Amino acid sequence: MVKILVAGFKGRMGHTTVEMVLNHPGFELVGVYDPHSIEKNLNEINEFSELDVPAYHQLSDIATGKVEVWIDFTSPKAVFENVKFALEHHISPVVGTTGLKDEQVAQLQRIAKKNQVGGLIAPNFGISAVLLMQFAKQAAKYLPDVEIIEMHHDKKLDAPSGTALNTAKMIAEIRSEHYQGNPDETEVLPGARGANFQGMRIHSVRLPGYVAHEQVLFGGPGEALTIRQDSFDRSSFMSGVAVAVSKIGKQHELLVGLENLL
Ligand SMILES: NC(=O)c1ccc[n+]([C@@H]2O[C@H](COP(=O)([O-])OP(=O)(O)OC[C@H]3O[C@@H](n4cnc5c(N)ncnc54)[C@H](O)[C@@H]3O)[C@@H](O)[C@H]2O)c1
Ligand SMILES: O=C(O)C1=N[C@H](C(=O)O)CCC1
Repeated sequence: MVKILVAGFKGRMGHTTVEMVLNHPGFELVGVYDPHSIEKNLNEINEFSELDVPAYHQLSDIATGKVEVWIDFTSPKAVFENVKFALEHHISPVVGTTGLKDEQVAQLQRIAKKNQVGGLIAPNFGISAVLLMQFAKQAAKYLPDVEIIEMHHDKKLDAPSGTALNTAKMIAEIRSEHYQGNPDETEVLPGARGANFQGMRIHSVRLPGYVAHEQVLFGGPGEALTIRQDSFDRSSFMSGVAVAVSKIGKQHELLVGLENLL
């Protein structure tokens, strides 16, 4: 049984992940963590009243010897310290939380290497999103003028989404940086052209009713291509999380992108 701690256990993703872990025959939930929670045990929450799982509020209280995998669905402000703690205590992080800066990822990869601990940072655990990013990178070889529109629920903290940023980074690996649009254009309203990543524009929509969606738009002479993925429910991420948890024990570095484990 893989012994798992879920950080962010009361959040939208954390709660879904707790349910997945509890229902997975190969996983054991050995702890949950959230410094903002008041529960001392998960059984203080009605739907989990039959369980006996410690709920930690401080990193120093966590019985790290009992934890093999740290699943993190917290916040952009919290994730770096959480993952650093996990790696330094030889716990393999499976990180869904977005908003880490490139230098933070590089620093965590150095810590992972020093401690010989495997882990994964995945901006999106949904297979439709993983495929979208792969297809977009391929398409950009032939249609290098790209704009990304990501649409999420209106409670999301970071913009653009980690998935959109990762899509742009993957495209940038094969697309030479160049400006898109009229070089003399002006934004009558600041921000009208969206965020700029090496000349690619990224637009973030935040609306109730949405969960997680992304369109990648390509334009070329006389034609266009749109690739779209939709996550209608947070269950869409769970098979990817389960695959990562099952495979991470064999890794000895901090990987970025679920495709590395598929
Ligand atoms: N990779 C993916 O497939 C994927 C999918 C969905 C969401 N996400 C990302 O997951 C993150 C969480 O999303 P959400 O919608 O569940 O957010 P949420 O706000 O519903 O949940 C976050 C939870 O983390 C808790 N928290 C805050 N600081 C903490 C800390 N230091 N340690 C432990 N817990 C802490 C909060 O109290 C909250 O309950 C976001 O960064 C989001 O972008 C990733
Ligand atoms: O709900 C969110 O927040 C999501 N965040 C990730 C991102 O920022 O790309 C993945 C999709 C859902």
